[in-house]
Amino acid sequence: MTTKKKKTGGLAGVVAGQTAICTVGTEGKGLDYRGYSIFDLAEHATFEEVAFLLLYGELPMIKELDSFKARLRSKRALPEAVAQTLEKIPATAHPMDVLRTGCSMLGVIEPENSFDDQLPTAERLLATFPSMLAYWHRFVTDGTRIDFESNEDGIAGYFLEKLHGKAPSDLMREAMDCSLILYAEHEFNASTFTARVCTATLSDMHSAITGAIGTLRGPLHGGANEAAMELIEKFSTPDEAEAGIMEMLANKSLIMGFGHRVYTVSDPRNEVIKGWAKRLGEEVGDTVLYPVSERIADVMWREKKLFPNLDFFSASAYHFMGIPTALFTPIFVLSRVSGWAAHVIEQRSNNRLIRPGAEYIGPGSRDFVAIEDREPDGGMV
Ligand SMILES: CC(=O)SCCNC(=O)CCNC(=O)[C@H](O)C(C)(C)COP(=O)(O)OP(=O)(O)OC[C@H]1O[C@@H](n2cnc3c(N)ncnc32)[C@H](O)[C@@H]1OP(=O)(O)O
Ligand SMILES: O=C([O-])CC(=O)C(=O)O
Repeated sequence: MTTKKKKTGGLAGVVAGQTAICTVGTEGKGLDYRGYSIFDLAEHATFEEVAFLLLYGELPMIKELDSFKARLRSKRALPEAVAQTLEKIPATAHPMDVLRTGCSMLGVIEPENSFDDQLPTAERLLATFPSMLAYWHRFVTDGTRIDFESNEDGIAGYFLEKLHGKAPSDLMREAMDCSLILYAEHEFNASTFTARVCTATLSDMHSAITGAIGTLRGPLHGGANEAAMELIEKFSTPDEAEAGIMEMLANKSLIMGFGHRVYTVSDPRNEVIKGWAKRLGEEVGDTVLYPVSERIADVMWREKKLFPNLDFFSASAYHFMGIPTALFTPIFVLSRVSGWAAHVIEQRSNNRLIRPGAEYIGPGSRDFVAIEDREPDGGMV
């Protein structure tokens, strides 16, 4: 009998540090932010309450929340230099590159001069990312230079209003708010770990968040919500989807939006976003995408015991809100910046340079050969 070799690498199962911000995957499925269950937060809190919890450590009192939201509203406008930079980015760019560039430019114009500025800096990023994304998107799609005034007091409503040029429906505002809660924080995921590695060199907040955006962009991490949409849209019926997924599995293709490094049984965020996708689909009269998505999830469980992660049903939920697919991963940024910043602050509170060791597997010691005496090895020309 042959036993399957245990997979190694990718720091799987390695505890790389301590955190008081979030617990992921207890018993293969749970998720808490600072001790509060994701289900309670998704049902009873707003994204701003959750962002406050992550950044300041406790849920806000009414007065604290009011003043936090007022500060965020007052910080929405982009500096002229950032707006001008965004205007120079072509319509063909990926919007993740737009946010990466916008974040970096904001760090040039308004640097974090001292770690005493870390909370105002985090709030400024939280407030400006929706403005950056909507500003660039509207500028390159219809030439509009949006303003930053709005009666929407939350980030979810503000972003949807600026993106679509009109107030969202109550259902869409609520669904987006909940989605931002679900995406806000997830322990030592790849992008957060990037932010912590950068922070541990005593670098600045903008550098840490810029690096995190670049890490989130990849399809094995945040980019999976866009890849999932591209997959779902290929099928016009659940039966077609089943046949297509069976073929992909036979070809050993990855099905985006499924599987997880830490969860083994289910991603708890899935059942929440799936509920919103269903309600949004009903609101817009969908008869295809949601049933196709459900069938893909059934087939994946039946064939591989793989469950949808948060990215899978986020794709149809965002699509039903009229959001272009290329903006899906950037919306993850609008939310996750709260978790990233909380980790930057936590890392600084008890810092040591993060610099692991490596097992060397290259050639043994060799004598140096002068360039004119080297023999071609048949490799590179
Ligand atoms: C918000 C987020 O970032 S959630 C993650 C979003 N990413 C995705 O949805 C991309 C698709 N999923 C994946 O690629 C993986 O499940 C990851 C990257 C999330 C986790 O990766 P790892 O922990 O390294 O799992 P690993 O790749 O070892 O998977 C174990 C086995 O399940 C298979 N598998 C895992 N996910 C999938 C998938 N989505 N589709 C098909 N097979 C899969 C792997 O091919 C592997 O099979 P093997 O042992 O025969 O080689
Ligand atoms: O934890 C991870 O590896 C990825 C993830 O689900 C997230 O960042 O939300």
